[in-house]
Amino acid sequence: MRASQQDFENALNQVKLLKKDPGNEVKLRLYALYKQATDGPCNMPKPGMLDFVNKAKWDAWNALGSLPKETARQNYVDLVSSLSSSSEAPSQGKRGADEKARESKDILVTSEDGITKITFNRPTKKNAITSQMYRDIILALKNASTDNTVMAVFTGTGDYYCSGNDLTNFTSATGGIEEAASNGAVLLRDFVNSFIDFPKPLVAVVNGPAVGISVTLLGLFDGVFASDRATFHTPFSQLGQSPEACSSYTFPKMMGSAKAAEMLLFGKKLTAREAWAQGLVTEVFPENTFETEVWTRLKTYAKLPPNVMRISKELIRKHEKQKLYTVNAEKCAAALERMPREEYAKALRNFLFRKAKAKL
Ligand SMILES: CCCCCC/C=C/C(=O)SCCNC(=O)CCNC(=O)[C@H](O)C(C)(C)COP(=O)(O)OP(=O)(O)OC[C@H]1O[C@@H](n2cnc3c(N)ncnc32)[C@H](O)[C@@H]1OP(=O)(O)O
Repeated sequence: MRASQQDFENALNQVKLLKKDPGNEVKLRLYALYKQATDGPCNMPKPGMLDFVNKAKWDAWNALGSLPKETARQNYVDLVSSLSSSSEAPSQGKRGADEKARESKDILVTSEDGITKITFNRPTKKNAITSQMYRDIILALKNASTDNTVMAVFTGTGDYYCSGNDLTNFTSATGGIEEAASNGAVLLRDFVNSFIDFPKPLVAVVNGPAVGISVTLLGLFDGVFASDRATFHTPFSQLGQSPEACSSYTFPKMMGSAKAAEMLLFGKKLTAREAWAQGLVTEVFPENTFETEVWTRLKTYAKLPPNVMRISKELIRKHEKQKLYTVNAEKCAAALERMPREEYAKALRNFLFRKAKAKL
């Protein structure tokens, strides 16, 4: 799925119609993608240190390196489409949006001690993520990025952290598998982008087993505290899927390609300590003291100066952002192709009918 010249021109027009100013960072990204898509890699002389505006534009363009024109065009179209859909969201104002996020029963959002706590709250389904939960999380992160809390923390209710994507998400789609795949790809792209963009420290408190997308996302977190009961499992090949949430980029970078392949290609399940040894987990705590120790630690971190942490996070992330957007967009396009395939359908049938089979 490549954006055509016409898609690109439509996106250029759409930008002018945005109801909300997308902010300087996004405007710089749009500028850089536009220049890359039309002129190719940046070959202009670097503006002087004091020419702040042109230097910021040059930096953003130059950071795209040799990204092909077509990919830049596609990324521009994708970015504008995500901006348009968020600016078209019901204009209920910030308070309305907050209330909606807080009302969601499967995703709990609370704020205390400077921490926004986002809880997967569907324990009877091992906290599997439904389409609505993806949307609730996007909204919760959006609210948390501008409210007065200092950091956001994810955790799960019950014995699981999260069992990943709800495998029944697309089985009841009315418009056919192609349409479901296309909607799913857009939702997935927006969901993962909301983690890439989150400006404050983002921490996972992994209280139990984690599967699929709840594991791959951890590569975009700033801290991962795990109970020694937690496990980390990404059975993508078994499911006829390919790894998402930029893990095809973050995992090899973090643990080396051999260990990343063990998880992402062969579906090896890691214990908490193995995941710590691979750099996926910050620290492992004994189950019986896990909650007390971790939350005490997090409350201390939440007292650190918020602006410094934001700036430091920006410095850590800024050279990676374009790359992460690109990898995310590529994965979502791949997901679109995989979903209607027989391997995926077979894995789904096996899961859905496993209990029936077990009784035979
Ligand atoms: C917007 C689109 C985004 C696409 C993103 C791409 C993301 C990909 C992934 O996340 S891939 C990973 C998907 N997850 C899985 O493959 C895990 C599937 N579940 C299991 O293997 C097992 O349920 C288990 C190992 C997590 C737990 O096993 P067990 O302890 O034996 O419990 P049960 O199997 O009886 O589970 C209890 C209850 O929960 C339901 N359930 C669990 N996980 C899921 C799930 N991922 N999707 C849907 N439902 C799930 C399970 O069916 C049981 O329900 P029931 O009691 O039968 O009604």
